[in-house]
Amino acid sequence: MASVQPPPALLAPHRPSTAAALRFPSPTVSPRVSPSPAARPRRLAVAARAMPWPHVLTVAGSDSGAGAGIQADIKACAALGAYCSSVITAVTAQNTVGVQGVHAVPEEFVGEQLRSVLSDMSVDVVKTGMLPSAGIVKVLCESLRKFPVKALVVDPVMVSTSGDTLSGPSTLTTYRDELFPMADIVTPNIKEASKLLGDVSLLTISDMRSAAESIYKLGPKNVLVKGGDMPDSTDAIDVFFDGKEFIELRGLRIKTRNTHGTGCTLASCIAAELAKGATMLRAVEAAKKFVESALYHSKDLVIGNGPQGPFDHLFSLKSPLYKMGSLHKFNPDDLFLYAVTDSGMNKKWGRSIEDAVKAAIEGGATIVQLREKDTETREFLEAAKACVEICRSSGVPLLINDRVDVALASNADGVHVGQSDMPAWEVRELLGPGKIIGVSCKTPAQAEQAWKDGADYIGCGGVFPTTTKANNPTLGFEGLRTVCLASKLPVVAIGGINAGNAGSVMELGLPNLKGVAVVSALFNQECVATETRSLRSILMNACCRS
Ligand SMILES: Cc1ncc(COP(=O)(O)OP(=O)(O)O)c(N)n1
Ligand SMILES: Cc1nc(C(=O)O)sc1CCOP(=O)(O)O
Ligand SMILES: [Mg+2]
Repeated sequence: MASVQPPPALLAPHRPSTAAALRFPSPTVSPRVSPSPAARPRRLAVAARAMPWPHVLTVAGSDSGAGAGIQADIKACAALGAYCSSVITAVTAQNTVGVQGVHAVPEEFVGEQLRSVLSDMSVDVVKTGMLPSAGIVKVLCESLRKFPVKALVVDPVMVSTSGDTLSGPSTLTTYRDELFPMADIVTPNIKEASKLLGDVSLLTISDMRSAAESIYKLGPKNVLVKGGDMPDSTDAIDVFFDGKEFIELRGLRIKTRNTHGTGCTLASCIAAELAKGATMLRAVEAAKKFVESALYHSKDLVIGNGPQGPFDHLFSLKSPLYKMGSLHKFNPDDLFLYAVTDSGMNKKWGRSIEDAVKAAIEGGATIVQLREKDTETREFLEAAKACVEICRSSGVPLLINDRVDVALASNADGVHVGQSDMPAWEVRELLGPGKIIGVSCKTPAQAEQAWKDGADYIGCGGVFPTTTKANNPTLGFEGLRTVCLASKLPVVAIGGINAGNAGSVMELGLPNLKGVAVVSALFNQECVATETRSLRSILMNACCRS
């Protein structure tokens, strides 16, 4: 029987994730390249407690159209809160049609740029883009040995998204022999992976896994093969390989022409997240989510007349739908103990919605949903705004039941809808990819549709009879099992669940059954916090047993 473990986060105290495994010794005081006395700047007094500013150095080409290259790198890092210095390896004349010309920068001058930055600034992560010659690759490797950094992200840019070749065969050899063994992650797209492996054909996810494994053997610590341009792929699937396990990262495929620079941007976001202290997998996941959000927000913007437009890295500065604080990264483990409020029960026990939510969080609820079927919109919205603050300060996602308008206006983390509410794909259009969407499902077909519509999880029930939701069919364990086994999404069970039976639900050991959602077992009780604490303990024990 598959064992369902309580989410690790619930077992161990939260510790900020450490930086990626150090590839190079932590930055030492590098030998200073002494400028001429006249040019030597007066040493500025450094603040007693300098504020850390994560720093990425991009070593890449300039894209005159500003959709890719160092321009994309700098924008991406800025959007994620990292500083980005730049060493230019080539100047390209390009636009939304393609690449019209390339001038490589002499390798000696690339070396001089590298020395200027690395000898003066404390760079956390180096990210490489277009390296147009073997000589430039060698100069870079030499600089990295002389000025060690925490991590090296290599985006093996050989073919631009417009299909133009950006570096030749001799460079490939030097990439493979000298740069890859120094890399913490290499991020080829399908075309680049194919070129690196001698023009092998890569058509399926299985091909991508094999390619990732083969590229791993060339020396990098991690490989991410990006499947965005996989022929007729239904959604954007990338394959991550760390030498031990393969992880398929599935994302929304945004229908847009504005994809120029997605590769550079993904790698720069990984670099920025590593510079901020994320582990490699978390950095990759965050980077993928950022690119997805940027593409989604930019899909109707128009720059240029060609087939490959740029996208807006700084979308969060101008769209209320994308307030950075609301780009909650959905973690299925959050479904472990799902508190769903009920205004009637709160009124019966003389407590406000806010008090109910505070008590549930105090008792250990891992996600909260405001299900207020009888509350006037104005009152519901005010309560939602207050609860968003309460939940955000505790790191607990807050969803709104049914009411997409209230979710938008309160900047909640998402919405839960049923089969007769707004379809999930419409909700996704309104909320964007950074929000959490749950769908009530009672059949495998409904679960499949929820996945196709871009939902993040499904609620499945009623597992047991309930009076909280009128005329609700009871599925029982078999009905729950049938939907779980069919669902491609994480599942939370709901309906008549309480301290007496919650353990038996989790002991079914269904791999994607991530938790239980409860209403009356928490909110039709005198002390919400006590009931929540007790239920959480029962769930933890059940997960450990199963
Ligand atoms: C997690 C979870 N699952 C199911 C529901 C039910 O939502 P509700 O709006 O009460 O009913 P439907 O619209 O799904 O029929 C829920 N709120 N939360
Ligand atoms: C809100 C809801 N949705 C259900 C579904 O089957 O989709 S059952 C239900 C009510 C759950 O309340 P209690 O925990 O008090 O039984
Ligand atoms: Mg509903």
